Amino acid sequence: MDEFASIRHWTADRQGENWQQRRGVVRGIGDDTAVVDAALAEDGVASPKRLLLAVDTMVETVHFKQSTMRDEDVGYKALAANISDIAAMGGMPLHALVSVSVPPAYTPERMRRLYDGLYECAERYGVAIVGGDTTSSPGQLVVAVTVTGTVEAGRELLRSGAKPGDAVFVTGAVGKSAAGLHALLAQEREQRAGERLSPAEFSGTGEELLVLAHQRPNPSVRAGRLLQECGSCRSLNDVSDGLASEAWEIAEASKLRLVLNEALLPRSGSLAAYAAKVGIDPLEWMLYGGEDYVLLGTMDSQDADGMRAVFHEEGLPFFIIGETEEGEPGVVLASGSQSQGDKRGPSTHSCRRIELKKRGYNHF
Ligand SMILES: Nc1ncnc2c1ncn2[C@@H]1O[C@H](COP(=O)(O)OP(=O)(O)OP(=O)(O)O)[C@@H](O)[C@H]1O
Ligand SMILES: Cc1ncc(C[n+]2csc(CCOP(=O)(O)O)c2C)c(N)n1
Ligand SMILES: [Mg+2]
Ligand SMILES: [Mg+2]
Ligand SMILES: [Mg+2]
Repeated sequence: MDEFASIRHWTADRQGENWQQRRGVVRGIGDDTAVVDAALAEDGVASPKRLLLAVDTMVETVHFKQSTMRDEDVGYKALAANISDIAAMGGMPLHALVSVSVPPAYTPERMRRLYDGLYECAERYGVAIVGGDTTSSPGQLVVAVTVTGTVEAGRELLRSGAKPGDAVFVTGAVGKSAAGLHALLAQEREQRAGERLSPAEFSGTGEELLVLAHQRPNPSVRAGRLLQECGSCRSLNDVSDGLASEAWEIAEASKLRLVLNEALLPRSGSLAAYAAKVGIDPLEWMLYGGEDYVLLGTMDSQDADGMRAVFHEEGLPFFIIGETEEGEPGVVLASGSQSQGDKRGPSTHSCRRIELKKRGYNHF
C-alpha cells in the first residue's frame, strides 16, 4: 500500500459529516491544507476569512542527513515546507507550532542552531512561532511543524478547480533541489569513511545554486497571493513530491488530463550543466525530483498573458507549460510539438505524447 492509499485506508469515511460541518470544515483531508470557516467553528456567523491548517514532518535520514543539511538548514526548511502549503492555497501564513524529537547527538548548541534557521524563515515570511512540543528520540531527529494561515472565504485555491482548456503554469524552475541533493550525496561518497560528515562547501561552484535550492527553498507566498487575488487561477498545488506527482493530484482532484509541453518546462542553466557533467537526463529530476516548493496550477487561458505581466512586474518568474483537456485523469508529456515557444524542432516534427506515471517521492 503506497502513501496515498495508506492515508485513505486510515481516514476515509471515518467521521460523519456532522462534526466536520459543525466545526466549520470546508475542506478536510485531501488538499495542501485543511480549510476551516473560523466563525462557523464556533457556531457563529460566516467569516470573511477562512483558516488554513497544515502539518508536515522532517525525519533525519528520510528528509535530510548530517551530510546534506546544516542544523540551521533543517529548521529553515521544516518551516518553509509548511509555509509552502499555505502558499499553495493562495493564503497568508500566520502561526507555527514546532514539535521536535531530539536524539542524544543533538546537543543544546545544535538545537539552538536549528532554531536559528526556524526563526530566520519565520522572520522572512512573517510567521509567529507560538508553541510546540519536545520529546527525546532514541535515534533520529524528527521535526514536525504545524502552520496556520488565512484566506479570503471562498477564494481558497484547491486542487479540484481546474477546467478543460485551462493553461497549466509553474512559478519557477523544477528539479534544482533534486540535483542539489545529488551533488551533496556525491560529495558524501567522496569523503573518507569515518570522517565526520558535514555539508559540503559548494560556494563559487556551478553547483552552489542547486545546493542552495535544496537546503533553503523559498516558499512562493507572494505568487500564491497574486494568483488568489487575480481571480482567474482555478487550481493550485505546491511541488513537494515532484512535478508529475503534483500534476496527477490536480488531474485526479479535477477529473481531467494535464498535458505538459516538454519544450515549455523552464530549464535552469545550472541544472542543465550539472546534469551534463554527471550524465543524467535533467528531465528525470524536473519531473520526479521534488522539494522545489514552486507552485503548479491551472488558470483561464485567456488571462495567461495578463498573469505573466503581473508576475513580471513583481520580479517573479511565471511559465505557461501546457494545458488541460477532458478525459480520464492523467498527465501527458508532449514533446516535439509545434506549439508556441517550442523553438527546437522544425515545424514538420510530429508530436510525441507520453503518459507520465504517478511517480514521485512516496514514503511507502
Ligand atoms: N496521517 C494522516 N492522517 C490524516 N490525514 C492525513 C494524514 N497524512 C496526510 N493527511 C492528509 O492527506 C492530504 C494529503 O497530504 P500530503 O502530506 O500528501 O499533502 P502535502 O503536505 O501537500 O504533501 P507533502 O507532504 O508531500 O508536502 C492532506 O489533506 C493531509 O492533511
Ligand atoms: C537524505 C535525503 N534523501 C532523500 C531526499 C529526497 N526526499 C525526501 S522526502 C522528499 C519529498 C518531500 O517529502 P514529504 O512528502 O514528506 O513532504 C524527497 C524528494 C532528501 N531530501 N534527503
Ligand atoms: Mg502541498
Ligand atoms: Mg504533507
Ligand atoms: Mg506539504
